[in-house]
Amino acid sequence: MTPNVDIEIILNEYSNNTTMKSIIGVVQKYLENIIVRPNSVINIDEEGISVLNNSVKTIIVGEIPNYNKSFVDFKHLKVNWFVYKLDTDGPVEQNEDDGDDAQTTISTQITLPSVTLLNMWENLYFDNNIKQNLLKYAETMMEFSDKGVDNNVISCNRVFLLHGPPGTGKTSLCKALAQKLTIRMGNRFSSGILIEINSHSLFSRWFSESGKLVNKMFSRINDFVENRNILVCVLIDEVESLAHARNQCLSGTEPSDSIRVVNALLTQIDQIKRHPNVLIFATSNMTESIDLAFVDRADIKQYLDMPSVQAIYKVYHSCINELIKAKIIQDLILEPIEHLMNDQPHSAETQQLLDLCKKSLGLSGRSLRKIPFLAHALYLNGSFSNLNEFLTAMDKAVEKEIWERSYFAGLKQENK
Ligand SMILES: Nc1ncnc2c1ncn2[C@@H]1O[C@H](COP(=O)(O)OP(=O)(O)OP(=O)(O)O)[C@@H](O)[C@H]1O
Repeated sequence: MTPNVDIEIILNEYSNNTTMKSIIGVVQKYLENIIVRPNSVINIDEEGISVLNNSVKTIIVGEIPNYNKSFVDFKHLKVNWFVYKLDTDGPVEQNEDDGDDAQTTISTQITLPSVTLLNMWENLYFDNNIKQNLLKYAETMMEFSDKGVDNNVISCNRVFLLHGPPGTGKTSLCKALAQKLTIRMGNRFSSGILIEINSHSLFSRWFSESGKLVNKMFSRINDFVENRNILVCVLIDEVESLAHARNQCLSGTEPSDSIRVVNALLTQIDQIKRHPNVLIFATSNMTESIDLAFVDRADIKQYLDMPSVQAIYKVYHSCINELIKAKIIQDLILEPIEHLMNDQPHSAETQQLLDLCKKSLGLSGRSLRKIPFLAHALYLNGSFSNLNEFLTAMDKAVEKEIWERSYFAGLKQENK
């Protein structure tokens, strides 16, 4: 079977529909004449490529599973093209009066594909094809409902639960997945919307009002759901706060209103997930305390662990490339991780980075992305350094981060 590669062409805001149709041929010709790496982003704006500059902003080349070449060989690959424009409006908050003359945000909406989520998918690194599998699950769900597969025969709830330790990319992955799906299903949906429910603020105050708020919020969501040309993705972050609210009620520390709020939310979810254009994502970093009623509703329960050495390497590699681009680090090529996996000869700096990755095992993705910043701020004097100096500074920043983590873990233990 011929392997596939997905290539996304992101058009400039002012490109018209004629450009959409004619651009693929022009981009294909351009790409065939340069070296294109799988899982890479080409920013046309920055590169100043005159043939594409007027209409194309960015080209995103997807991963190619089980592919052993380091460049995209167009002669032996089937290309799936996706041409689109990004929404530039950014998030819109839904605020409600909290009774103390202040406003609380109960949900946030983003129109998809959004400029705020550009490259998020490409910058998340997990092992075991987690991203590809989630994409396939979601595409299968949509295909089954489009083809009218009976839900009573083949059960499919359209609910994803991503759980795991803090800072492992759960929220980012849900958002990036919603964006990717909108792009992949561009022939089925004209656009998408991501509605992020702030469950924490919904359950933390004035429970007697919250039941009404849940219903109000969902009546807005239903307005979107009715338009079958829009893919509606609902994200419930920190879903464990549902269980927390219910348990507090059972132990008598909160009024029984809280249980009504949890039930109102679950009922509303049950109603909207019947629609063929809806997907529900939930995240939790406390797996053991997620409400079982919610766990039961999830078709896909994906655990996201702390990054492996390979994933850490990719995170650091992307950070270093960014700083090379910004002329903060001297331009020097670091071999990709695939090169190291095949035991090929590599530079001293690449080995230094690999050792640093091994030392960083146990840090979350969130901590890893802070390391280059800490290295530059705390352990370097000038504004420009060579790669070796920078990696040495990163090493010190990793030691500091590990020390701080064990210090706070110790405090937590003492307070138990
Ligand atoms: N596997 C990963 N690869 C690359 N970046 C990652 C990874 N995991 C986390 N990050 C980065 O860490 C930051 C935090 O991620 P995010 O908020 O999605 O984590 P989370 O699991 O939802 O955290 P929390 O449970 O605390 O809400 C983001 O900037 C994200 O890009």
